[in-house]
Amino acid sequence: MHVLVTGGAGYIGSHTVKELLQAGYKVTVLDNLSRGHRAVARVLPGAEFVWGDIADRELVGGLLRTRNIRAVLHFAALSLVSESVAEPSLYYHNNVVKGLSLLEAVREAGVPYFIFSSTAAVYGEPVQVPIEEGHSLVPTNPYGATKLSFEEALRWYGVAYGLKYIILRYFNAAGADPEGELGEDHQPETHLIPLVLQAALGLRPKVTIFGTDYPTPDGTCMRDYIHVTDLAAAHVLALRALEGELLSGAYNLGNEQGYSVREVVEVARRVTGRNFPVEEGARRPGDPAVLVASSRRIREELGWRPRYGDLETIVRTAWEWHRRHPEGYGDGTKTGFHD
Ligand SMILES: NC(=O)c1ccc[n+]([C@@H]2O[C@H](COP(=O)([O-])OP(=O)(O)OC[C@H]3O[C@@H](n4cnc5c(N)ncnc54)[C@H](O)[C@@H]3O)[C@@H](O)[C@H]2O)c1
Ligand SMILES: O=c1ccn([C@@H]2O[C@H](COP(=O)(O)OP(=O)(O)O[C@H]3O[C@H](CO)[C@@H](O)[C@H](O)[C@H]3O)[C@@H](O)[C@H]2O)c(=O)[nH]1
Repeated sequence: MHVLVTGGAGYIGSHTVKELLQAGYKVTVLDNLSRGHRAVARVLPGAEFVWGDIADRELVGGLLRTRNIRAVLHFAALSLVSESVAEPSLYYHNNVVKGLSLLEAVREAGVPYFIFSSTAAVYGEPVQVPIEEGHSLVPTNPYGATKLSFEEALRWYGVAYGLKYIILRYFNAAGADPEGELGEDHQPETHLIPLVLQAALGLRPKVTIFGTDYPTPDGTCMRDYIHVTDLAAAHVLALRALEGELLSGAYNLGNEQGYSVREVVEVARRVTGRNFPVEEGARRPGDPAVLVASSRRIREELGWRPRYGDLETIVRTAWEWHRRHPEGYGDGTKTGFHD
């Protein structure tokens, strides 16, 4: 079976491409490299990489038809909460307008299956923790709102056109390929674990804790960190479930355990054996105090089991990659796969 992975040159998409290839799928990646890395194409030679935009109808339609694509895994998006608050128009355009263009191309080509990268941000401020899929959906920032809009479009495409889909709502993706081939390289980096590890490497002068007055045991925010390879594996399960005609639906993906920012810093100090300066700062606007998943549904219905569930393993795999690749993929120009 041939699948199209949008955003496959990015962090989670690239790890998923690796799992898909190992599971025997034929993979075409479509990425405009606005945030991704051309180096990924060299690391994963088993996949075909196409440099282009999800909204290029001619390109996408051509790929879907000529490759006889049966499933689209849609990772391509902008995904920074603070950027979305400052520039909602960017987010609505890329995640909703362009996303709907992709969905139209999928409908036109008659592709039967679709897997969508959604987020814990669709829930907003949790009313109940751990968060179950039936929790109210009241996003508190444009990023979460754009992801929810796309989820809703999928649902109605399912009803009207029979598209079978699975929505995966990731909590905090972290860690790196345990074989060391792929890792996290966002520019600018805003995620806690890579920032902490860059401080351990001396690439940053310090780590700032955003808020110490949250209603949590140590006053800092708690998050549910999930290893990127466990996320990737869930996509293969989701694909098989769709092929087996499981009903469409949404699934959380987290480890069901919250760690505070201070705990992440402590684990990083232990794993790296290095000390680094940490300062306490103001809250970052839009951050909920606690985000912890219930992943019961995906465990029960798809048989998902995390292999790298504990935080120490997550941080260790990330550390291995950052230590070996202090400059990330080192392809700052990002001018495309073809030059
Ligand atoms: N990282 C997390 O913790 C997290 C958590 C929840 C959900 N998600 C979702 O998972 C997906 C992947 O996240 P990530 O951290 O790997 O992000 P990423 O930025 O590393 O990857 C996204 C990729 O999509 C590409 N892209 C963006 N817009 C495009 C477009 N219009 N056309 C073609 N390619 C385009 C980028 O170049 C990039 O390679 C996103 O949809 C994100 O919203 C991420
Ligand atoms: O320098 C830093 C960076 C982060 N944090 C805190 O660390 C936690 C984790 O932050 P971060 O790694 O930026 O992730 P989130 O903001 O929780 O968002 C991630 O996880 C969400 C799902 O939970 C996804 O929707 C988003 O796309 C993804 O970026 C938060 O409490 C932050 O306030 C700090 O204290 N200092």
